[in-house]
Amino acid sequence: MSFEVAIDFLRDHSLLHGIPENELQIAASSIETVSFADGEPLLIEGDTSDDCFFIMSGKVQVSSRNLVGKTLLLAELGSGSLVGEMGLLHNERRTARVTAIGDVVALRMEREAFELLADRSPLFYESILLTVRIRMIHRMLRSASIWSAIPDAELRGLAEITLIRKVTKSDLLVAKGSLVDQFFMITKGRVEIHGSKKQKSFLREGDFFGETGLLTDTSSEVEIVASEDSELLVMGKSEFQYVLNYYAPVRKQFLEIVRIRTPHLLSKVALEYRDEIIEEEQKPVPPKAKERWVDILLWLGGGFVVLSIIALFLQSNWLNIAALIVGGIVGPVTFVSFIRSHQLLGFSQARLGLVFLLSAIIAVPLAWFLERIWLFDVGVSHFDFAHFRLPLSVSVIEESAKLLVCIALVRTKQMHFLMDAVVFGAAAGMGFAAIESVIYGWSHLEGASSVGMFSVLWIRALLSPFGHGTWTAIAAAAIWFGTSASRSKGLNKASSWSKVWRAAALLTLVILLHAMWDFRFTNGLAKMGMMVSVGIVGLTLLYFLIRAGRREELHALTTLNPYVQESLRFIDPEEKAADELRCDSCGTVSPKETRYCARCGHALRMK
Ligand SMILES: Nc1ncnc2c1ncn2[C@@H]1O[C@@H]2COP(=O)(O)O[C@H]2[C@H]1O
Repeated sequence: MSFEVAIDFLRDHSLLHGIPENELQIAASSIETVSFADGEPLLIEGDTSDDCFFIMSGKVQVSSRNLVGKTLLLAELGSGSLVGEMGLLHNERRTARVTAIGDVVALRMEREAFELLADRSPLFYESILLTVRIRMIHRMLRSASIWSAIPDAELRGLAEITLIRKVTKSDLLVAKGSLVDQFFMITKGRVEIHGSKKQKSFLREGDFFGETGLLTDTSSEVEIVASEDSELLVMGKSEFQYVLNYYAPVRKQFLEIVRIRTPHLLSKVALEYRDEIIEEEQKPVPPKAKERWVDILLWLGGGFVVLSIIALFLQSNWLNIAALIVGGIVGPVTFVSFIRSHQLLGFSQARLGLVFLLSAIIAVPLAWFLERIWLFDVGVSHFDFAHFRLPLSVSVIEESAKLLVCIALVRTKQMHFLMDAVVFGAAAGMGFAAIESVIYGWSHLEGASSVGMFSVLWIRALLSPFGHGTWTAIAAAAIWFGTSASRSKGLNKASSWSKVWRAAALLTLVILLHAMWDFRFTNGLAKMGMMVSVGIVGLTLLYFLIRAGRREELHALTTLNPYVQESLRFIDPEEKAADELRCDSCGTVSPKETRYCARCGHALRMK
């Protein structure tokens, strides 16, 4: 393309009106015409900025990656548009990737020529300043994605009325007891929240605050201070309310945030938003469970088989003990991992392992001690389980011991979802079952019968899903219903009473199941029939609890992270969405592409 065509293009460009001809000539002399084929990048996000491009013909896609690494469409721009100006103006790296859609011809302008034009034309400079500001805020609003349900044109409108506020370390942003009438989103830096009881938590890029006051008209219960130099986007109360009134998905997102962060204020949410609080009967399809438990079963089960064979063959005591330990945990660990694989918002495996282990070393001795002092006279070696009173008392003691450990380790506040209770309950129950198996197996070893030990271990491994893990998972779910009833009391009395009933019924059922399992029938067939029935009832109940628990997690997850269809033509080749995302604030592991943690409401980020 000739120099004349380039200068004609610049002369006709609306941004450059009024620039003297000789200066346009100087700028045009350093301009080159460049062509790009479909899919070729003009600019790459994160690169250093030395030039900008005027699009002469064709279209470009502007995209960026959000906090969790996913490509977002920011804009599609056509001929006449200028790209690359943000990096030049702010002397920063490229904020987005710009890719050619079809064949594109553009004028490439170096930094010096751009600065010359900006210097000579106040119109050019002012309009670039304005565009850059709106593009920058628009990009921040898009990548924080709490606004992802708002159509792009509206979001650009919002970007125009959103303010950027820079704050310095130690600045007081919200005073305790004050009425907050703005909504804040953090784009850089970190702020600190001081709650009651000296609790402290942090908010970082992508996090927001101020919504509680705006939604509930209550004064702030916390103090918020900048803990480093930070940058915030600030939106006024009326703009925030406008967005909530017009966009139901955004309204639901913020109600979910109130439910997570300040459940005691849910009943104070302004009346116009109330209808959304009533829990809808929605049935989203849960994603498929991860199959990690199969690997665990294969490794531990395989290890147990191999160890059993070698131990029997070599008659080695040490190998017997190793086989005893592996045989004791194979069923329980696989079971817990199976239940955990159905959880969408899990805590770390280490936490679960701790509950398992401590239940084994605390709940078993505790139950044993209580059984000795309350039920059996010291020295009596034969316990008559044929009277229902005894298995019933054993059941009450053992279930209480397991639940106590579970509750002591996992505060009920952390049992946010029904699935938390089910998983932690299963771990506490299975820690108990594992140590019981080891003790039973050991008693056979002491009697010098390794075959007896292996039989006990095999039978207990096969029966393990029917027993302790299932019972304690159900009992922990009962505790969860009981505590969540008190949380929802202010909102819906009927539902809170139904939860109390559910809790009582589940606890009674668990105690009966456990007692019937232990009951000694004189008839072998009757015993077997009872064990099968107890197993079937327990597992069926557990199945329904898991189903309800997954649905609840999925509801929270999808409400806070509404699905958005990105109509991207090109995915950033550097996109690398993590398989799972761990929340910096509460440690919850969320499925990939989740943007906000459904347990604490904090923004998730790629590591
Ligand atoms: N939100 C946005 N809307 C339109 N264009 C944008 C947006 N954000 C960034 N860009 C453009 O993409 C370019 C990437 O490189 P720069 O940051 O230099 O300049 C950027 C802008 O020209």
